[in-house]
Amino acid sequence: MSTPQLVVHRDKELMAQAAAARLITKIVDAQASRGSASVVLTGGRNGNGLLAALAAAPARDAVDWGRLDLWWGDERFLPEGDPERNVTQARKALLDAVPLDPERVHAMPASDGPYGADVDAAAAGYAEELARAAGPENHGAVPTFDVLMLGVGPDTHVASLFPELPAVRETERTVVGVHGAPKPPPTRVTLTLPAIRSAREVWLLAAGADKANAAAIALSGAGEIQAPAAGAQGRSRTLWLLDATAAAQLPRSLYPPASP
Ligand SMILES: O=C1O[C@H](COP(=O)(O)O)[C@@H](O)[C@H](O)[C@H]1O
Repeated sequence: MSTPQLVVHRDKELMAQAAAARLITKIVDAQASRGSASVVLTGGRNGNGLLAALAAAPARDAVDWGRLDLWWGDERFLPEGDPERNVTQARKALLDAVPLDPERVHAMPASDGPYGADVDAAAAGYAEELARAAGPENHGAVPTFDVLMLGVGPDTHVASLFPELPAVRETERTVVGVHGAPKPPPTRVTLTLPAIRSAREVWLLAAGADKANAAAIALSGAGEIQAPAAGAQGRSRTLWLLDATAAAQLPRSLYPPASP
């Protein structure tokens, strides 16, 4: 696993724009070297801010949108089209504006989808979809994601891995159903830490004063059961993208001081 690196931006708007530029470059590079790219999206304010910034970036046209696989790190288990679903928000922020291949947009199941209201069956179904997309080098579990993005919640949750709940303790399955999440809605589907850690790069997004305590806890040696963000690491790179307010409680030894 990789040691976290930090990039601190002046404010959340600049953070979203810089992260969007970084993502465009990653996708273009992956498509140039491997033919296609694979990205895991996050929900939440920071994830949607990044997608909106990407939609507004002229360089978005450098991406070959038809050769991009999109997956989700978690989903709120609600009916298709519900405005609180992460995929609905992502479509509004970016996906409806770019020429994606619908076959490569791998939304997590909805509560009125093929598995009905059975969130555990929905999670197992998504795990099977991931396994079908995996190559021999992935040992049948999940494809190699180029970039997996995670918003960091004020309680240090990432995806729908909340402190101390069973999902964050999962060591075998790649996707699980979540029951009783402390943040609404209580029923969710989430990638597990083993699936998250299979990504080449994991990017954690934290902007806003309500993320400062979470960032400080997760980056100061907390355990992943108590602080799930601490367990989110990529195979090649773990990158925390913060704004100055979210970084305010971090020891300055963790990142270089901003220029005056
Ligand atoms: O509910 C969720 O929350 C987290 C963090 O969201 P934020 O609005 O506090 O940034 C998000 O990463 C996750 O995907 C989402 O389902």
